[in-house]
Amino acid sequence: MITLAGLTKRYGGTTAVDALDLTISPGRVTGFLGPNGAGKSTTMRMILGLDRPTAGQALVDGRPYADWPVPLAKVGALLDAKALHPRRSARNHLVAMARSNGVPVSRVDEVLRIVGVDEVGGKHAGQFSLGMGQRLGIAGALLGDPEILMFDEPVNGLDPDGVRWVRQLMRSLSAEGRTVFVSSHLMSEMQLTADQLVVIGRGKLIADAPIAEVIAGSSQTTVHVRVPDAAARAALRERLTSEAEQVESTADQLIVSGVPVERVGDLAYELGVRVHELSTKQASLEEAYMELTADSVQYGVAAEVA
Ligand SMILES: Nc1ncnc2c1ncn2[C@@H]1O[C@H](COP(=O)(O)OP(=O)(O)OP(=O)(O)O)[C@@H](O)[C@H]1O
Repeated sequence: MITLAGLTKRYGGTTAVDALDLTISPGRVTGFLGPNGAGKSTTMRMILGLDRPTAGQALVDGRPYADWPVPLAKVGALLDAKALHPRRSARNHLVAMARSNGVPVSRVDEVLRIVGVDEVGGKHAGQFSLGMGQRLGIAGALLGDPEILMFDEPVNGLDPDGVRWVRQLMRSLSAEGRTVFVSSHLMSEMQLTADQLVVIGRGKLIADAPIAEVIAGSSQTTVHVRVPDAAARAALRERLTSEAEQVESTADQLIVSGVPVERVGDLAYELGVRVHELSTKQASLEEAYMELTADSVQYGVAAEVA
């Protein structure tokens, strides 16, 4: 478990991370989302003790990361896949990492096999493609067989097969009861991978909720109710207006946002309105995310190109 309490980081006049209070629990994949510059990498760096908080603290199972006797066996992380010695072979890179971190060297071939780079383990890291570098970075994260894993943009540069592999790896690590904390800008991928979402903007917490809740809370999640009779449709519309965020009327149906489908069904029943169809159209995670972060985007682009 990772616990952040009032975690704050300032760089001169910039507040990169602003009083974050958060618990990242085991047994699930927690997606860490936010616009560019929101403070995701800085938060991860502070959890690993690579950056010192200006205020507050980040604890790993109740202690600072560096206070664990074998930190690599507590938290494995992929923060920057390019941080490799270019002339060292993949295997030697991991052997050096194992030796300096108190991890048995026998684990190296095991993790190379897990990430699928065992056949090219002798190749220099500098000759690796972006995707192979990512896999090697993931191998490093798995080296200490840690209970907690943190990945900053792990699918960067991976081909579709690799993206799927990372998704399955994270799902299986969390199914084993580990804590998996992963940042990504790929919403479609996060929708398939994460159970819980933490969204930050300008260093502040915007949302911490199960993914289904984040999507259900979007105004783009709508209930569609098809009522053939015009008078009945108008009556239902009037009744819904007081509860809904928005009710739109089309040829033979109402499109309702901000009211759960069960409630729409109950109201139709109460009014004796005959319904031919009652369904929910879920927002995509991307739509929900855009809504949540609309006010926090620092590096936006003009909507139209002249
Ligand atoms: N070493 C540093 N010195 C000064 N400012 C920094 C430093 N590291 C990060 N920042 C600033 O802190 C803020 C948060 O940056 P951070 O890299 O944590 O965001 P991020 O959410 O990981 O962004 P991205 O999605 O682009 O990777 C940004 O405004 C960034 O410019």
